[in-house]
Amino acid sequence: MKLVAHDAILDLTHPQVMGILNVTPDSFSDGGKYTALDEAIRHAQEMVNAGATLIDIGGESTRPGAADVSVQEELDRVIPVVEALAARFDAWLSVDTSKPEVISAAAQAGAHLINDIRSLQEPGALEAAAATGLPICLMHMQGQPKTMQHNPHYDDVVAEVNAYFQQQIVRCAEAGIEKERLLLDPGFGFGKNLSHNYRLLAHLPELHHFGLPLLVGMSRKSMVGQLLNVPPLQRVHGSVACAVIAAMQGAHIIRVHDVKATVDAMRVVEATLAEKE
Ligand SMILES: Cn1cnc2c(O)nc(N)nc21
Repeated sequence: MKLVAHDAILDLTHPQVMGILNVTPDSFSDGGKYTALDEAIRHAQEMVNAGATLIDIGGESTRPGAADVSVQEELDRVIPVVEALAARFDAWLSVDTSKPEVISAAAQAGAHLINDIRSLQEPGALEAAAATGLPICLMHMQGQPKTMQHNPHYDDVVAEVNAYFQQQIVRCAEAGIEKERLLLDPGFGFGKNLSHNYRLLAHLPELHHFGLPLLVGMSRKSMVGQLLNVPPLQRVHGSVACAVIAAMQGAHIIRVHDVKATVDAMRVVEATLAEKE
């Protein structure tokens, strides 16, 4: 399995680590440290050196209760970083956005992957993403960031996430986005309680039937924090455990803050999976 964007190919026959680059003043665990362009470049360099093969650039914090960001503000935060990183690194650049203007500008600036937590539901986003020709990550979310954690409920969270992906794949096909461009992400922490999150993690293999790459993001999230009762910066060990469990079950891209720890763990996963053949 692989992804193609521009003239780049991302090999997904072994788990890839996506480093998180928040260029927002209020991201939940490292907000405000990397708003300056030179800081963003330095952090990206650090994550690439540690083995990240994708960098996820986000200009709008998506943590529960996050403030809204204007189109212009998000463009001003994100596009200069995409341009700067595209000029410096071979790593795949993913842009975490829901806005059609940012989707289009990011593709023009050299982004390889559109990462939309709202699965192209904003007006114009589907058409903008279709026009880029880029791979697109569709993520499941119940509700909206402001309210999604108030009281999430499912009859069967795995079945409902599966049904959601089926619907979104059809919707994308009708917009001219062929299935081969899609990645799927169960959206840990996006309208899920602790049990929902671990049920999705435990049943991750039930999402492989689409034949599409799976992207997962559990790094420093409350599904770790609620078990360990520690603040985000002390959730590395739990986050790496989540990454290992996901990768051992076939997840292709792991979205993390702590790249070096996760890359080391993925090498152990790869050595183990190689002996399963
Ligand atoms: C932006 N963002 C925050 N958490 C995420 C997750 O779990 N998956 C994806 N695709 N993006 C995320």
